[in-house]
Amino acid sequence: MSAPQLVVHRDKELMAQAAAARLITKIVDAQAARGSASVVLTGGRNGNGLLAALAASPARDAIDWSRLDLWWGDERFLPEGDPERNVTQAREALLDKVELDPSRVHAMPASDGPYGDDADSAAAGYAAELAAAAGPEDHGPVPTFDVLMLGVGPDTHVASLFPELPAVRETERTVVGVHGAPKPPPTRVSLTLPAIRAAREVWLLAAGEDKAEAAEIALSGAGEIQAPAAGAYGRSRTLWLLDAAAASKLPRALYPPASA
Ligand SMILES: O=C(O)[C@H](O)[C@@H](O)[C@H](O)[C@H](O)COP(=O)(O)O
Repeated sequence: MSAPQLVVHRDKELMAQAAAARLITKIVDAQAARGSASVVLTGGRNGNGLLAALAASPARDAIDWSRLDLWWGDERFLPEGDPERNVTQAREALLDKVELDPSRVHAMPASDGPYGDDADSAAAGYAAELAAAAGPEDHGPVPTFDVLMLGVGPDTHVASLFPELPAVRETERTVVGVHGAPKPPPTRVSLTLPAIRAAREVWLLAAGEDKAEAAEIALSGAGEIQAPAAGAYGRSRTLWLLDAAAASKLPRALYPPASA
């Protein structure tokens, strides 16, 4: 496991714009190298801020949107079209503005979908979809994602893996149902740490004063059960993208010079 890299930007807006530019380049390079790219999206303000910045980027259509596989790190287990669902918010921010191949957009099941209101069955269904997309060159029953993005919660949660709850302790399954989540809604579907760790690169997004303590805890040696963000790392890269406010409590040795 490589040590996490940190990039600190002046403020939330610059972090979103710079992260969007970084993602465009990563996708373009993956498509040039392998003919397609695979990205895992995250919900929340930072995740959606990045998608909105990408939608507004002049370089946006350097991406061949028809050769991009999109997955989700987690989903609020609500009916299709609910404004609180991560996929609904991603569609508004970006997906409805670009020409994606619908068969390559892998939304997590809704609570009124084929699995009904059973989040655990929905999780098993998504795990099966991931396994079906995995190839012999992949590491386990998930495709090798080029980039897996995770917003970081103020309690250091990532995806819907909350401190001390059962989902963060999962070591076998790739997707689980989450019940009693402290962040509403209480019922969710989430990738687990083993699935997250199959990604080539994991990018953790943390902007705002309310993330400063979480960044400090997760980057100062806390265990993954108490601080799930500390357990989120990629096979070849783990990158924390912060703004100065979220980085303000980091030990000086960890805190690289902020960008201009
Ligand atoms: O379903 C969700 O709520 C998200 O996937 C969640 O993991 C989010 O990324 C963090 O809670 C950070 O959210 P903010 O960026 O809004 O603080």
